[in-house]
Amino acid sequence: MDQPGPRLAETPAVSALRQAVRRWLAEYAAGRSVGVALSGGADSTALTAAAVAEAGSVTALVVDHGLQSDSAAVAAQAAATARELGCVAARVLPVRVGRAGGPEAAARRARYAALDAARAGSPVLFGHTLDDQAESVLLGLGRGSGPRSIQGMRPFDPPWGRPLLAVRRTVTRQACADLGVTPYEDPHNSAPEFTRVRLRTEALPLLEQILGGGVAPALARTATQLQEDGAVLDAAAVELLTNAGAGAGLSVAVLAAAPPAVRRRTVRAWLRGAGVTASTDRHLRAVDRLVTDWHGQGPVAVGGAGTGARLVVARRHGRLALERAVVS
Ligand SMILES: Nc1ncnc2c1ncn2[C@@H]1O[C@H](COP(=O)(O)OP(=O)(O)OP(=O)(O)O)[C@@H](O)[C@H]1O
Repeated sequence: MDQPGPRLAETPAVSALRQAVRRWLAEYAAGRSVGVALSGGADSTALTAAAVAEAGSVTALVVDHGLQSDSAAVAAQAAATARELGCVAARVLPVRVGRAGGPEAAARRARYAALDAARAGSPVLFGHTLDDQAESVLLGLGRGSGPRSIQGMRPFDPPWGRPLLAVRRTVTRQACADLGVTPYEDPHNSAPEFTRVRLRTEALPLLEQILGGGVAPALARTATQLQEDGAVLDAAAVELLTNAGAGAGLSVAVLAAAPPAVRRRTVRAWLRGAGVTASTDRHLRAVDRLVTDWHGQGPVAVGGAGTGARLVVARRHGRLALERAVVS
């Protein structure tokens, strides 16, 4: 069915959502079919309704993580709601969640892999809202996890789309009520053992109170500004990587002439290109000292390379070289 479902009431909340999705589609996916990652919660359910109204053809993709006894029933209900809302198809994707990196990271990995396998070339929309963005920024700031994490989520990180990053969570809940849909309330969303839940229910309200309101939009705005700044620095790093001659190791002289923010991004991009994805700020700063504070120091460890070996960056004849060092 290409037309909106019969229950799409035109209320202010529904209109706000439709407008957000319409803008996103016009910018990133005009005329394309889209998938919606549907958990059954308020955000992605409201998103599904708006997407059906605005996009030609919408497929709901519901991941069943199999972690709770009622997960299959929750997923089936979400898929049924998606069909009622007018999705051309609604698929439940059962996944097996591993353990590596902790339960949340493992579930996330399994979810994205399943969505990627099911999306059939289409972009997939997520229900992350302005409030989710604000929580991400606050978490990134508090953990000192660097500019990339404070930049929060981007509206389009192909193939993943987030049309609701400027929409408040209250609006998605209102839209569900307006549409007569009862979203699933995930008990994890109110469990205080999750850091995010405490940020949402304790830290942000306290900050709102102390700062006189407007904190979540301010955090989200900061993310957008940093994304714009970050894009410029990333582009400069791509250029520097080419100039420094990544293939045969990076030229120290070329790196040294660049500002530190660009230099560190360049080294990070170079390492990532070589498959080193776990380098931290501490690693990158130690590599940087091989460039700016050279006094013959030894190679710098930059991440694991399987059992019995580690990857290091060494300064050799005026170039940075990535080497495998055997651990004795
Ligand atoms: N099981 C799932 N299947 C498909 N998509 C999911 C699933 N869980 C989360 N998502 C997607 O990721 C987004 C963010 O998920 P998160 O767990 O942070 O929020 P949520 O409370 O589930 O949000 P929502 O209110 O949309 O359910 C959701 O809006 C949805 O698009």
